[in-house]
Amino acid sequence: MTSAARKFTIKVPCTSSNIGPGFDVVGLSLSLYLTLRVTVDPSSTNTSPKLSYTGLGAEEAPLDAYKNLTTRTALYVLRSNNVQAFPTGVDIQVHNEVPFGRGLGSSGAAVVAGLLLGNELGQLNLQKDRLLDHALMIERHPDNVTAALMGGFVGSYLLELSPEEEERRDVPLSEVIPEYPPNASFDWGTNPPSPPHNIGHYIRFGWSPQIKVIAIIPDFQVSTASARSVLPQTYSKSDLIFNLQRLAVLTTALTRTPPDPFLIYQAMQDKVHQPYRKNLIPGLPDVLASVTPQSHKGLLGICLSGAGPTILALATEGEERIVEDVVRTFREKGGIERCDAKVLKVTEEGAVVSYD
Ligand SMILES: Nc1ncnc2c1ncn2[C@@H]1O[C@H](COP(=O)(O)OP(=O)(O)O)[C@@H](O)[C@H]1O
Ligand SMILES: N[C@@H](CCOP(=O)(O)O)C(=O)O
Repeated sequence: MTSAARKFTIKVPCTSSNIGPGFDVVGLSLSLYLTLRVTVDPSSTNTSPKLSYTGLGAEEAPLDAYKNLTTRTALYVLRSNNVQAFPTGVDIQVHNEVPFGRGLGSSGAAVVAGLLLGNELGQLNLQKDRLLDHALMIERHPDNVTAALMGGFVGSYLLELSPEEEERRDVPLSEVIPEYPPNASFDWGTNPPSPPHNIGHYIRFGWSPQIKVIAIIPDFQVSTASARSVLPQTYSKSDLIFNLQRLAVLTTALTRTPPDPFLIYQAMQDKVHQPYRKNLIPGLPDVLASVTPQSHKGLLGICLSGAGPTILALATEGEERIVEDVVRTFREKGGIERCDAKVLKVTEEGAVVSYD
């Protein structure tokens, strides 16, 4: 007797991290989605998942399940929970709305989709808090993955790990997951260890329903790795205090209705990452200075989204003028000819799995 095919859908929101001073701390989940339609047909003899892509990044994303970030993450979840390999007959149709390398958390969304995929393929029944432990073994900063998994506006921190746990966390993904399709004689070796428990703690903040989120997305990529490599190893006490003071005010200021533009605008200033990233994003300082609550009615604050190059503006009204002026400043001061602009919603649910 053959068992019936299982069909499910995984939907993961994009995220904007940092919101100015909250570098590697806060993330906001937003309404562009990475969606996976998955079929598992046990009667099929296909041992390697079949992947197809539509939407953004379709020409870039590897279709080899042992190279693709989402399926590699799924395999990590399976193997670290003692399931040696993918089940047979897996077909994954990906549709992606999250632009790659723009600071909107495409890699975080791909990792979170992989966590849920591994959990469903292995029928592991891991809860989201436990999946977060797995995510943090792969993506070293918690802001994007926590917001994508949990939804809403989220603050998070990583527990300091013991030297032994740190060693487990430092095993590069490429060493726990083979990069190339195993053949019949492939030696899988031992499974990777399961991650330590409760390594990421988080809290959901509120979000004033009056705050609209505007993303202005330049037409070029900045990889998060390169935008992290330009940051200094140490910071001055005054720069650190500057950011801590603002972040402490910002997380509550964004919950208040009506939102206070003068409080929020100043609370979204940053001295920890944005100044160091200006050489990667032509015109960035001019863009950040070009719209203020004084010059643009309704503007609450403006910052780099994640590692950039996307600009995130928060506003109660006046979206069109804000977009026009940011796009013009990027063109005039940075020589950036094309930008896309979107008004996005804050998502409540985070990543979801639904069965047909
Ligand atoms: N849906 C996806 N499927 C496979 N790989 C992806 C997907 N989304 C992102 N990636 C990988 O992540 C890279 C972008 O990650 P990153 O540099 O962190 O930028 P960001 O997360 O800001 O978009 C892409 O170049 C690609 O390698
Ligand atoms: N805190 C990280 C966030 C990176 O986000 P991404 O959307 O650019 O991947 C950083 O600023 O490096």
